[in-house]
Amino acid sequence: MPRQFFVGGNFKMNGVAQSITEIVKNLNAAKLDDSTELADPKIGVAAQNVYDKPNGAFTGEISVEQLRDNKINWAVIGHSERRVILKETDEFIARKTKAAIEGGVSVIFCIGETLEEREANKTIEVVTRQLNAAAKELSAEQWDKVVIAYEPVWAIGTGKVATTEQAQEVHAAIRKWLAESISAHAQESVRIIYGGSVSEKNCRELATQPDVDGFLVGGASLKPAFVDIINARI
Ligand SMILES: O=C(CO)COP(=O)(O)O
Repeated sequence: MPRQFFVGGNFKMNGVAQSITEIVKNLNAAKLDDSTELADPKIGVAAQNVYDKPNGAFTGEISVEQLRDNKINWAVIGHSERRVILKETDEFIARKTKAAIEGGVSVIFCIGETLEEREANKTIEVVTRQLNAAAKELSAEQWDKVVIAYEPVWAIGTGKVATTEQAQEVHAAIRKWLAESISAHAQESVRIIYGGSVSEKNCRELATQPDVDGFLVGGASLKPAFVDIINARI
């Protein structure tokens, strides 16, 4: 069975009710590739964070239970903006991922290297370190609830998209890691999506790659052209 294409729009800290309503109306009116999954069931809402503790005195945080209570079944965890700006560590991100999955919230797990790390030839080492931290917390079966988002930090919001070869090379390395560190099942079934300056112009070529199972889209997800990215494979 081919893996179902998965596209997420990461609105980040953008939009107000009126502008987000416009985006949702646009998505609802569009003809979407019906084999593409944005979230569960077909178009769903994901949180951009979740805390690793179930409840308590943690001002400003949001719990897994509170997400579920609001019918939110997905969370983006480990985004580079949180790793860099909010100083989230690999271990904290891994614990949040475990808490989300154990509470019934699936995770878009973000990883990726900085420009400095890429130039020092450390891309695979960095993404492997980020993945290993999660593997310490999760059972092999729990990877069924994870979508891995490879987002090179140097490509986020810069207009500098990874080349098709660069994206495929890292995605293939992640798939090999899944085989070696998790299971043959995870290697087959876990989706690996690409994020970083994805646009309606570059998405089709990226989508031809065997290990690119979809996208996590920032800036372009706020525009009508998001529909073209969802439909990149048709
Ligand atoms: O951070 C991203 C998605 O999570 C990517 O952002 P851009 O698509 O704006 O580069």
